[in-house]
Amino acid sequence: MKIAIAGAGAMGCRFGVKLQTAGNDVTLIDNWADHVATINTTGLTVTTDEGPDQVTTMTAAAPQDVTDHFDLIILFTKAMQMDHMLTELGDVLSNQPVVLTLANGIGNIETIEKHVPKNRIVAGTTIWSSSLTGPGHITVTGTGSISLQAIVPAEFPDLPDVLNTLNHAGLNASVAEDVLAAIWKKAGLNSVLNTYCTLFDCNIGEFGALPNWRTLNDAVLDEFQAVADAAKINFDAQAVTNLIAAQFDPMTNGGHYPSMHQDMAKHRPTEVDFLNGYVAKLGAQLGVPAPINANLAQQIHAKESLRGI
Ligand SMILES: NC(=O)C1=CN([C@@H]2O[C@H](COP(=O)(O)OP(=O)(O)OC[C@H]3O[C@@H](n4cnc5c(N)ncnc54)[C@H](OP(=O)(O)O)[C@@H]3O)[C@@H](O)[C@H]2O)C=CC1
Ligand SMILES: CC(C)(CO)C(=O)C(=O)O
Repeated sequence: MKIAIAGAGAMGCRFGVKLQTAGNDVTLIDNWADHVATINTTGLTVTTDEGPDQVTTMTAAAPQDVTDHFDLIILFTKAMQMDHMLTELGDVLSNQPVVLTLANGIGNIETIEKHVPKNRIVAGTTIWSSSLTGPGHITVTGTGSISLQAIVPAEFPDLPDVLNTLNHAGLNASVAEDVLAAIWKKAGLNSVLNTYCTLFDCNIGEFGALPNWRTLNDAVLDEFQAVADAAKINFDAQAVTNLIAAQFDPMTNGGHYPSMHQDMAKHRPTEVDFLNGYVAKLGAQLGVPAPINANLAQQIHAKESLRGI
């Protein structure tokens, strides 16, 4: 399959190298010039905790330099970069490729629908992880999975092809019965792990070792549950808590600093407004206060301000 990874940062590169190694024709698309140049000259370097670095020859390009058409475009920008990336892709979307988003946060589908017909959009979540170590270099640990679904399943016969392509690359993809529920489930996980790990400056395993992690977890997810109930979205706080606890293991994501922590460390804007902030804002609209999520979002913004972001 001819695949473009639009937003080839930490996650885009991890997915891109796995898909290319599995035999797909992959192009990494990104605006970070040094990153694109490094990949095209010396390859993509992947550091793991299982042996020497692996360097893979890959093709990378800036969005404005891409003229090819693709069967599948996987969007892995940050939530706030997605609209701009899709605008920059322009004619690359004219052959109506399948567009898959696995980015964190709530609201990404609405962004994509401004650029792509609903019956070509697949959305979902992933608990794979990755860190961008530098231009052309990612560091990866653990394993992960993907849960996805077409936005209009009845008008999307290609889902088996997408699933087979992802699973042939070892990405552990499965169909989500309710994609909005899957997105809220992941947003709940991120609104606990990403936000607290960023505020406490710890990795996921260190958060899980806190004696009061469950109290902190429940404070966020109880509000998620109330807002989701009011918005008639399927949400199960206990299931999210179980998924969070499963990340504490070093074999999954225990050693990982969540992407929000990485953004803060790199003095880059975070996605908190698509996570805790989104639920607090929706709760206010629905008359369901979510003061803890609202305050956590403000704490992250305060930390961003202190870092000049
Ligand atoms: N990292 C993780 O472990 C996980 C992340 N996610 C989600 O996946 C999505 C993508 O996240 P992730 O891959 O971590 O994002 P990254 O920050 O690694 O990359 C996203 C984009 O940010 C820009 N960028 C990043 N670093 C720099 C830099 N130093 N200089 C210039 N530009 C830079 C690049 O786009 P540009 O050049 O156009 O700015 C890049 O494509 C997000 O929604 C995230 O929440 C989901 C699961 C796990
Ligand atoms: C689940 C986790 C923490 C790692 O996949 C993530 O989504 C992130 O780092 O943003």
